[in-house]
Amino acid sequence: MNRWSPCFYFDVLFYLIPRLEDALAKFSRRDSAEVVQPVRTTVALQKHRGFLGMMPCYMENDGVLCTKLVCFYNREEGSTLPPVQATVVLLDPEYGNVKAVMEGEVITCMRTAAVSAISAKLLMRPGTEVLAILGSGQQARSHYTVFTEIFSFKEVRVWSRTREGAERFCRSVAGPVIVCGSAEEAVRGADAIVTVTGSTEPVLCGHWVKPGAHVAAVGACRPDWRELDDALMKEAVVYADSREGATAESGDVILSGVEVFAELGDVLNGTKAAHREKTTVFKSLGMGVEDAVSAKLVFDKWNAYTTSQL
Ligand SMILES: NC(=O)C1=CN([C@@H]2O[C@H](COP(=O)(O)OP(=O)(O)OC[C@H]3O[C@@H](n4cnc5c(N)ncnc54)[C@H](O)[C@@H]3O)[C@@H](O)[C@H]2O)C=CC1
Ligand SMILES: O=C(O)C1=NCCCC1
Repeated sequence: MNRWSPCFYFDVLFYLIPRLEDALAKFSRRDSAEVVQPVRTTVALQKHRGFLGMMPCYMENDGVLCTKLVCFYNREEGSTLPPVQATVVLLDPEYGNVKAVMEGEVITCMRTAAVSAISAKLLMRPGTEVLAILGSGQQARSHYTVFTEIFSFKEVRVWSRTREGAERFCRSVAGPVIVCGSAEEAVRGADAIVTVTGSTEPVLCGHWVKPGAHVAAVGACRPDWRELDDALMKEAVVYADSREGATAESGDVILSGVEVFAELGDVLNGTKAAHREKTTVFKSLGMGVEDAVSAKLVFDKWNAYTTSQL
């Protein structure tokens, strides 16, 4: 499957998003027959400014056993080494054998953007017009593509540390984007903001953010890393994919001292409110269950394709 083909995005929108919504809802019910997923185990790769994350998940009722191994790095500006590398392993839960080993970069990009889009579906105000993206890497590209497919923005803005990064981003996406000279310029007046940077310090300040805007905060997945400042964290109603994950791994949550109001799954289950009228932050850390349902989808499609060729 070509990652940039229209067919690929059709699959993301029409198959992956409903499966992810179902998985998030199941996860938040904390029923061990539905989802068993511990908080990610992380090993520091100190010499290389990186981390190895291990992300197992078992969905007993669905018969899905999966684990992702993901290495992610705090790369120097200008580094040509990959920021994130992942491998997804799908196993048979009864026999314990490996059914498939999948390259995990595309799954990671697409499921993360799809979950951010689910947060926006639930928490963004109706009639939103302006999307701002902070960061210009692979997550910025997948978020641009999924968000512009699902929502009708009149304007999309991007800010990156370097103008070349932002211009490269513009050339790599299939649609109009306005390059901004600062993060503040990008986010002033924006209705939806996506932060997808490798930053360890805040890049988004609360006093720039329009009241009622929705922020999907995807970077800063370590307890001492930040993307959002305290003002924004304290002003917003904070949602997460996993409450345990956010309180163990998110510097924005831990260092600001705020409470996670709800998981996205709680909103999908109808047990917590979607405060669309307020400024909202979705703190994304990434979960094994998202990789598990994505890998199952890829596996099922590959199976159906190979069977049809017999
Ligand atoms: N929540 C989740 O499920 C996932 C989160 N991530 C995280 O999302 C972030 C983006 O990932 P990718 O797009 O794959 O990385 P990437 O390296 O392709 O892009 C990172 C972007 O952040 C910018 N950046 C780096 N340091 C910065 C700083 N100090 N200030 C401002 N901008 C800075 C870079 O210039 C680049 O535009 C990373 O923090 C990564 O760990 C990645 C995968 C899943
Ligand atoms: O869920 C993931 O996959 C990742 N989360 C945070 C850092 C990079 C990968």
